[in-house]
Amino acid sequence: MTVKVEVTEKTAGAVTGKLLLDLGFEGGRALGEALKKVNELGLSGADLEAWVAANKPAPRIGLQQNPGYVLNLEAGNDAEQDNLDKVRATMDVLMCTPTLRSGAVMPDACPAGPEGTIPVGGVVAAENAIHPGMHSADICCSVMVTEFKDADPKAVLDAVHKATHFGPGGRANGGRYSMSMDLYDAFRGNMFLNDKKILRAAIEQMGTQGDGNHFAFVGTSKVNGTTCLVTHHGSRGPGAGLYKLGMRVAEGFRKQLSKGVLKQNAWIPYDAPEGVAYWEALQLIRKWTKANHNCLHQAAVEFADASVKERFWNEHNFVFKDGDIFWHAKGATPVNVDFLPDTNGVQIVPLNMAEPVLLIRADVNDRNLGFAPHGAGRNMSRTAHKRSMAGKTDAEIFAEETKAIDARFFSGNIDISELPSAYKSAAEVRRQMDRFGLAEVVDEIMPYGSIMAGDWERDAPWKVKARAKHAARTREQAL
Ligand SMILES: Nc1nc2c(ncn2[C@@H]2O[C@H](COP(=O)(O)O)[C@@H](O)[C@H]2O)c(=O)[nH]1
Ligand SMILES: [Mn+2]
Repeated sequence: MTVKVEVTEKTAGAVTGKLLLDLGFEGGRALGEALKKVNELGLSGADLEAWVAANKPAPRIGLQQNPGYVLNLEAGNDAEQDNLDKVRATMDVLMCTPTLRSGAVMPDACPAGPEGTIPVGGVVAAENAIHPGMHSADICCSVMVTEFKDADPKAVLDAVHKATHFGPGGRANGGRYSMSMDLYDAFRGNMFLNDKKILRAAIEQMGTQGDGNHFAFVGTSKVNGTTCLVTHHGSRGPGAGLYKLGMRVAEGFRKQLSKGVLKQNAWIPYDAPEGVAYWEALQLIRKWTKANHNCLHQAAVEFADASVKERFWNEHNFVFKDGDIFWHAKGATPVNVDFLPDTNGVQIVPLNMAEPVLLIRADVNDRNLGFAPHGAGRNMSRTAHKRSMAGKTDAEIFAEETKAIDARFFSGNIDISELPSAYKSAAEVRRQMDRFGLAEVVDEIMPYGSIMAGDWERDAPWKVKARAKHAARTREQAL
């Protein structure tokens, strides 16, 4: 409905918020500022109307009708059906975000956050927009493979065990891998990355893998028997810092530009200076992450006194640009060579520590939209998985699930939520990858052994203190 507003000389010097709203202004900070300005200028009549027409902010963009997406996910049992229902529900809400043009769900998908949040295993294409919440907090989580010319798997696993660092934080002075000074300078030249905490983490965390499901895996190629090292981790503190700043800037734009868009789906317009700077920051974080994998691989090569046949790498939490379309992958492997500037044509998909790491290849098609699964994914939360294993000790579960491999936890503490039973059926994910024509498996790295962080928090000072307090209270109650 258009409201005809009478702007008379009588309103001069006494313009009200209501009058500006009637003239087409929307509520919010801009209205307050405009009100002050027009009263300062003493505008009225045609002058006021002309000022408002020239200065009123563009109307905020509301939600759109879900444009549809490709669902490459099937359920074979109740747990899978429950997971599928939740993934569909969250995608249906997510796709109403007005920037989104298309999307896809991979067979390893699982929900990650409140309804409307992009699931793990989700891919969406946004027009002229970068959504920090859609590439995940672990920006550029990725996998690197080094194929050795001639090396013993145990020697390589021992070498990477010596070379790597798992757990929180970074490395102490004297035990660090160096970061390229060119890259450091480029960080300083970027409005997002020129941040004390990010710069410090970039120096201290080079050569660290963090925790959760990050790993160093060693196995042998099914095709030619060579030993391969596979590492999985993301951009650590520098990426987490960028994500936080990106979400803050996106939130400012969300309030200014949109109506009804969920907080987690806020975006930075690429045609704003912040959008270009954020895109450049993502590329620098990508370089840092690649260097972080690379220094560990190179150190392992040297400790094992071995030589390299080939090394390749791909990210699976990232944003890929195609003109003004930004493809966001949150746990999806890019297979479109246009998105892979340094590919050898093969991408890497891990499943779990006791299963082969798949080497895949694919052309872009209507179902994969240029992406493939990035793993097996989970059907239940870590807590639900722990609950489902009640009745057995951690040591029993570990012995049962890792009997065929050399599985190690860097912290020395077992984390059962990272054992194979915590993940979806690898066979089922492979079957669905094939059934939906997402990618073809060209080789498999057969598992020899694996290192993960393990439950490092168990020995953290606050946990030790809490346990001691609990034990003292139990003793007191027993008296
Ligand atoms: N080969 C191994 N694969 C593993 C291990 N732990 C987890 N995984 C798989 O990796 C993906 C990646 O998950 P992300 O969302 O954190 O990137 C996950 O879905 C699992 O299938 C392992 O120890 N070894
Ligand atoms: Mn990952």
